[in-house]
Amino acid sequence: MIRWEESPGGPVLTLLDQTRLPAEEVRLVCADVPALVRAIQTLAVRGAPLLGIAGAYGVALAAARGRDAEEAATLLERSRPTAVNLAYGVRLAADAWRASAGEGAERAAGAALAAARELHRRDAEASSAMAGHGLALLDELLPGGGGHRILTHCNTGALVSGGEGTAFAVALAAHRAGRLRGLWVDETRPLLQGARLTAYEAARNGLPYTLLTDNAAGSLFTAGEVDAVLIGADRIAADGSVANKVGSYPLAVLAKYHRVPFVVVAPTTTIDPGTADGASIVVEQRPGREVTEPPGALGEGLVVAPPGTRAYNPAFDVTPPELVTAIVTEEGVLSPVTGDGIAALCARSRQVTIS
Ligand SMILES: CSC[C@H]1O[C@H](OP(=O)(O)O)[C@H](O)[C@@H]1O
Repeated sequence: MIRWEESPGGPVLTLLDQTRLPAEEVRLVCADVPALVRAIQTLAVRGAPLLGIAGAYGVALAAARGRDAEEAATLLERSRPTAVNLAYGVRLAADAWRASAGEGAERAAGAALAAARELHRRDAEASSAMAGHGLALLDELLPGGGGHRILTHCNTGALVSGGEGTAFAVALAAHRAGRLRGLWVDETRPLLQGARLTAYEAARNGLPYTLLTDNAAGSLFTAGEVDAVLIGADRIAADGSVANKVGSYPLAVLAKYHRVPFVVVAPTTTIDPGTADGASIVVEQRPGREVTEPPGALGEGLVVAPPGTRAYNPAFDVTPPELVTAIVTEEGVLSPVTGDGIAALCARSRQVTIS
């Protein structure tokens, strides 16, 4: 979903503009870091792992164009606060640039680009590994035949990844193995990542999916129609608390009450040893306009509230570890998500202390 391209005027980043989906497939061209920051802030490029990859390429772009890589790193890291992957990717490329700065500007820029490309490649590998671990976990948790009925929230497919995604990649693996009975897709208000993006990816991959409003999920649990919840993550704290798209926490409570597995699928770059617990996670507050004027078919807002209406619009919420059945990473499955297990995973995580 993001490409480094050489052009006559110098290198550029091109990326699929996710704000235009599903109506239009439009590629944005970012020739400088301010353009990439705008793309991140408007969610033209979004999703924790892809934000890390984009952040790393952003530092490389600044360096390749002779701009201040340190300033670029600061601007990119500040563009969205919750997904730790963004800071991780930016730091990775900036560290590579600094380590080679003494060898000249061109070699330093090349080192930053190499770091970004390596992160891109690693994320694709992680996506494939998580798909395998996640499907094996579902088969273990849900031994009955007939396939799995998975409910997912927001969007966690190839649009957020160097590969096929995180939670969505597990559903895709189940489908390919003939073990996906159905995918329930939460529309995910207010920006409708589920309706606009997960439905788009499910349709393109031929998955049996059904869209639902977020507030309809409870009745599905009551009807016994959900075998497992699969979601992504934007930051996993050292105590196992999980920050993810707003609406994830209510699903975790529903899953607990109805004894349905609630599974988080995230690469280890989403784990942040430097954030002690859920209360320490900075939850991005977004403009109320996104609630009062949700995106229409072509991105323009549909006014759904009286002018001047104030709206509460946290982009994420935090699920405590005791409501999480398991965390699936590229290294394997962690359950329970408390105690020594999360501590050991944090210690092994490639994540440098960001916070
Ligand atoms: C697996 S990363 C996808 C993750 O990112 C989404 O947030 P946003 O659309 O605001 O970038 C959401 O939390 C997804 O779970």
